[in-house]
Amino acid sequence: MSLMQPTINLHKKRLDFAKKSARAWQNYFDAHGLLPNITLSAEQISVVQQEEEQMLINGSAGSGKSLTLLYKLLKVMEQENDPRRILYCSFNTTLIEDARKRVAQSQRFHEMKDKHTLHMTTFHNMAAELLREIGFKNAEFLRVNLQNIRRYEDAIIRRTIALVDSFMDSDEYQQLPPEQKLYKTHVGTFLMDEILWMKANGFITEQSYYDCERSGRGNNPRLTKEQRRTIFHLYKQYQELLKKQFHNYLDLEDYALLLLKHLEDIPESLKYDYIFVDEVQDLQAMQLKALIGLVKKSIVVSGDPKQRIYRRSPFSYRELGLHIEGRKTRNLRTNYRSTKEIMKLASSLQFLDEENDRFDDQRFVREGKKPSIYYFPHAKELNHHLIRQVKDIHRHDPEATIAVIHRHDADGHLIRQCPVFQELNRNFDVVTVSQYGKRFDLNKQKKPIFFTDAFSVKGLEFDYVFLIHFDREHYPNKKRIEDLNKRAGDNKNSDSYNADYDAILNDEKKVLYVAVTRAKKEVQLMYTGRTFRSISPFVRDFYRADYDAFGFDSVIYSK
Ligand SMILES: Nc1ncnc2c1ncn2[C@@H]1O[C@H](COP(=O)(O)OP(=O)(O)OP(=O)(O)O)[C@@H](O)[C@H]1O
Repeated sequence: MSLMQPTINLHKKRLDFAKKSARAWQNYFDAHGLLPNITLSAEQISVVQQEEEQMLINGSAGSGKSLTLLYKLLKVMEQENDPRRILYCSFNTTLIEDARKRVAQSQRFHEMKDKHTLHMTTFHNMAAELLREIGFKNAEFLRVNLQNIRRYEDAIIRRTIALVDSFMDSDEYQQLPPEQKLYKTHVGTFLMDEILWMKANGFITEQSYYDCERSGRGNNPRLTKEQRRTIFHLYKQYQELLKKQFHNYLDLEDYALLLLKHLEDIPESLKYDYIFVDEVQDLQAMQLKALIGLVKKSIVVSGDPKQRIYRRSPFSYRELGLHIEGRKTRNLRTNYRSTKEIMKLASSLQFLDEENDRFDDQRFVREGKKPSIYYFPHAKELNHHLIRQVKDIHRHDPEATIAVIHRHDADGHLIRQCPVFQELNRNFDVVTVSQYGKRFDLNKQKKPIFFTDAFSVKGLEFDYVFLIHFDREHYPNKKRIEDLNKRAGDNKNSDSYNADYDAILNDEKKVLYVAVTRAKKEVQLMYTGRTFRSISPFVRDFYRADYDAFGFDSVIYSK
C-alpha cells in the first residue's frame, strides 16, 4: 500500500460525510488540492462553505484570511454555472499582485477562469474602469503604492498652500466674523488632510461637515464649529480649482464619491455579482460604501483592525451598509504564517484601543528561533551583517524568500541611493516595490530579495524579514511627530496634544506590527545610531525573554 493511501481514504471519508450531511449539499465545495501544500483547517473550511450576502473574515496577521477569501472566490467560480462578474479587490497594488500569483498556482483556477469575468484589481483601478465606462475619461489607472500616494499628496499640498495663502490675503477673509477666522496652524498639510478626510467619509455638503463627528482627525490644531464654515468654503474653492485649472482632475478620494453619486448610471451589466475585499481595514469609508453599492449577490470582506494604519472614520460597518452581525463575522484563530516566537513579540505591542480586545494570536502551527534586535554603531556594520545573513540563508535555505523592510518614504531612484540597498544590490538580485509584480517569481528556486517600505509589504509574507531603521527616528516616524508639533503650535503641553501624540504612536506601532508579522521563519530588527540609546521606544513593549539582544543590554529597556 502506498504512503498516500491513508490520506486519500481520509479525504474520501470526509468528502462523503460532508456530501451526505451538509444542509445544502449541492453547494459543498471540495477544497482539497486546490492550492499546492495547503489543507484548510476545519475552521477555515467552514468559513469557505458558509454562504452569506455579506460576511466579514476577521483574524490576526497570518491566520489565513486572504487564503480563505481566495478559496471563497474559487468556490463561486466553480459553482456558478452561468458567467458571473466577480471582483477581488484591495487597496494596495502589491497585495493584488500577490493574490494573482497565489491563485495562478491553482490548476482548477486555470480551468475555470474563462467561464467568468474576473477582475483582480485595486479599488482605484476598478473604479477608474467603471467611471470611464460612464463617461469620466479623466479617471486614471494608477499603481497605488507609497511612492504614488506621496507624489499625489505633494501635488495637493502645493494647491492647498496656494489656496489658503491667497484666501487669507483676500478682502473676503478680512470680513469674516472673528470666530470663523482660522489659526495659523490651519494651513498646508492640515487643510489637505482635512479635505481628503472629508471626501473619504463623504462629508461634502456644508451641513453634513458642520454636524459630523471629526473622529480620526485628532485634536490639533483645534477646529471650532464656526471655523468649519471657513474650511468648507476652502473645500469648495479647492474643488473649483480641480475642475477649472486642472481640467476636472480627480483626487484619489473622488473615485468612490463619483461612483456613489452615479451608482444609478452604472448599468447592471457592469456591477458585480460577487465582490471579495482583502485588507478591508485599509479602505476608506466611502470606498467600502461604493463597493456595497456595486454588488448584486454577495460581498465578503476580510481584515484585521490591528493592521489599520490609515485615517479612521466615524462610520461603523453597519452605517456603511455592511451587516455582519453574529455568525456573519467569522474569526480565524490559528496562525499559519509566523512562528510562535515571532507572534509573541508582535503581540506584545500595546495598542491604545479596541484592537487590544481580541483574544487571538494564541495558536500556532510552528515554532522557531527567537527574534533578535541588533545595534550597530555604523551603517557599514549593519550592511556587513545583513550581507552575511543573506549569504548564510542562501546556503542553508536556498529557496527561502527574504524581505528587507525600510522606512524611507519613496521608491524609485531615491531608494536606489540608500546605502543598504546599494550594498545588497552589489551582492544579490534585489527588487523594489515597483518591480515586485513582474520580478518576484514565487516559482523560481532562487528568489530576489524584496527591498520594501513598511506600507507596501502589507498582506505579503517572507521566510526571513530584516527590518532596518528600528530607531527612534523611524519608529515612530519623526516626520509625523514634527508635523504634529507644527499643527499644535503653542498647545504642546495639553491633554489634547498628548492624545494626538498617542494616536501617532499607536499607528506607528501598527506599522511595526505589520512589518514583523510578515516573517514566517525568522525576523531581525536592526538599527544604527551614535549610541545604542537611539533604539526605537517601542522596544519597551517587548518582553526581554522574547528576543535576543546584540550590541546593547535589553535589561535597560524591556519588560
Ligand atoms: N490551512 C493552512 N494550511 C497551510 N498553510 C496555511 C493554511 N492557512 C493559511 N496558511 C498559510 O499561512 C500564511 C498566511 O495566510 P494569509 O496570508 O491568508 O493570512 P492573513 O490572515 O491574510 O494574513 P495578513 O493579515 O497578514 O494578510 C500563508 O502562507 C498561507 O498560505
